[in-house]
Amino acid sequence: MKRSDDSEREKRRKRRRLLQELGEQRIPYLSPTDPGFQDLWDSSYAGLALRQSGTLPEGLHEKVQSALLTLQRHGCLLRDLVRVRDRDVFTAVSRALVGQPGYTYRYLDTRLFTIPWHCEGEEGQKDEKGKPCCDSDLRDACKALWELNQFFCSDVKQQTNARGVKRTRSDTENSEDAPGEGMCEEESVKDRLVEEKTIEEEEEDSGQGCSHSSPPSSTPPAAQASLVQFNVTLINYMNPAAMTQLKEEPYYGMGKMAVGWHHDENLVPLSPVAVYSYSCPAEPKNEGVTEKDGEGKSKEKEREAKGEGTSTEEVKKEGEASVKEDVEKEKTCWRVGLKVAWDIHTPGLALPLQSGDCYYMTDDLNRTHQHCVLAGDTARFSSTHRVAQCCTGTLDYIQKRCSEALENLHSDPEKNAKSLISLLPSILQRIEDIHNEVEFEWLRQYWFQGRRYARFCSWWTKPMEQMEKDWKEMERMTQLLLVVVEDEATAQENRREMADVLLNALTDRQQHRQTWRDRCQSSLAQTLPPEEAPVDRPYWSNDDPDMPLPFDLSDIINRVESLLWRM
Ligand SMILES: O=C(O)CCC(=O)C(=O)O
Ligand SMILES: [Fe+2]
Repeated sequence: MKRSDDSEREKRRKRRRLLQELGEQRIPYLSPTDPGFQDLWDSSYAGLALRQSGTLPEGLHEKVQSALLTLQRHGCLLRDLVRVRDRDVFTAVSRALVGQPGYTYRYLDTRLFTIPWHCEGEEGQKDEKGKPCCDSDLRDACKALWELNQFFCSDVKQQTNARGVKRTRSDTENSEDAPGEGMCEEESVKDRLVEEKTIEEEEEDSGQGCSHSSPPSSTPPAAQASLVQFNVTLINYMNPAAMTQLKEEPYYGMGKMAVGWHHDENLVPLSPVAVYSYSCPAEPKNEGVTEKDGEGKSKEKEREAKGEGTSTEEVKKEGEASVKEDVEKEKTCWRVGLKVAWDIHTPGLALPLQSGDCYYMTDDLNRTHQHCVLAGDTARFSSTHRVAQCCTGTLDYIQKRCSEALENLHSDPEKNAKSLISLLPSILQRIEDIHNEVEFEWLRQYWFQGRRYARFCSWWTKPMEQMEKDWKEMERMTQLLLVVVEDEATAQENRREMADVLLNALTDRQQHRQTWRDRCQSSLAQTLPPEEAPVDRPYWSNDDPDMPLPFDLSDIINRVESLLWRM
């Protein structure tokens, strides 16, 4: 779960050194009004593609924008209390995950659970009383996002195919020419690094170990593209007027960041990301968590809104001063910023996004580059469609794991007794791993996010109840293992091996329980309203007769430890 402290310290040190070296200087970055912008895009940001608002299918904007406002109105968009470098932080943006029923998306030690989208013609899940999991306008909203998703699935494929052809051509050109301006030189890659770790910073390898699901690297881009199946969208929302403090972009001077520099994590390697950007002119009602009200900013906004009438052409004629003005005006617009990772020579790129514009990050752009979101003046939503690495992230997966563990439990209804079927250390190990996985990757993740899910959608309620029951059976299994380990009659050699397995599992469990307790009790967690506040669940008092083992495992850990010493 945690990154190694050493590599953390090392990264922090490098970052400090680099910022020191940069001093007051800034690395250049280009916007559309700068000469060389298109060349830089083609040479160093080729995996980025823009689809302008006007080229989307009829009617899609209206559906999607109203869907985003619906999510907002229902209070689905919330700031996540994530972990960055062992610290708790709220994301500046409010978020919700919409996607395939039963899917989750894990980022910054936080597992988000989907509000399910239901496909065309599909009714959606109902509970035993025949009640659907969400109310009808939320369901319609999710369906609209699914339609957008369908559009992206086919459109990103075409984009990548088209570029695949173009790139083959320019690769040949490049092999004959010296690398153009802005191309990254080998040396800079080795010697320099700019790895800003902000709220969003993520490990490229999220430790989920799902490499088998990545397409083989020899697969040509076009063939990979035909497999694109976005399975979730992470919705973002932020109203800059309601935020007291947004960080300045530190390397290029790009302006205020809504989302800091990061790679998207937990994606199938080389899979694309498609983003729909919606800047809303009027403030939507029913804001989520805000830091302060935005009254003071409205005058400024009015002024800038008027300025938007000037066309780029006119500005150019007015010479230098106006170019400056133009740059300032660009900053009133929401932008996505991109930079090459580990490189301070290639200029950065800032791409302004008009409301309704979409952009795609394809090929290995997400791996080789980092991106950030630069706040404009208005409130803004984005819907970010991804191919989440889901081999260990679906309800189906974890339910199968639970069944696998419980297969080792034998119940004798006549004697009302339970026992473990196999005592093979490798099997016991697997079961204790599953026990920890279901407790820390699912139950505690779910409850940490408070009662937020159940408030607007009941899809996860029943499965989480069942999972908790299964987990409780696993508590029973650990207790049965403890009995065997402490039984003098158990053969010595097996006992030692079993005690080892048990001790490792319990030590991990104890440590993770403490981490979750700390996260639940952090001062930031205390600021949340009751319905959003983290719940430390499962939690029980150590003498709860209903529970096979105490919550606090320290006594048992001591017992097993001293038993191992005596062996
Ligand atoms: O809002 C955007 O344009 C992108 C947001 C983003 O980078 C993310 O959610 O990972
Ligand atoms: Fe991102």
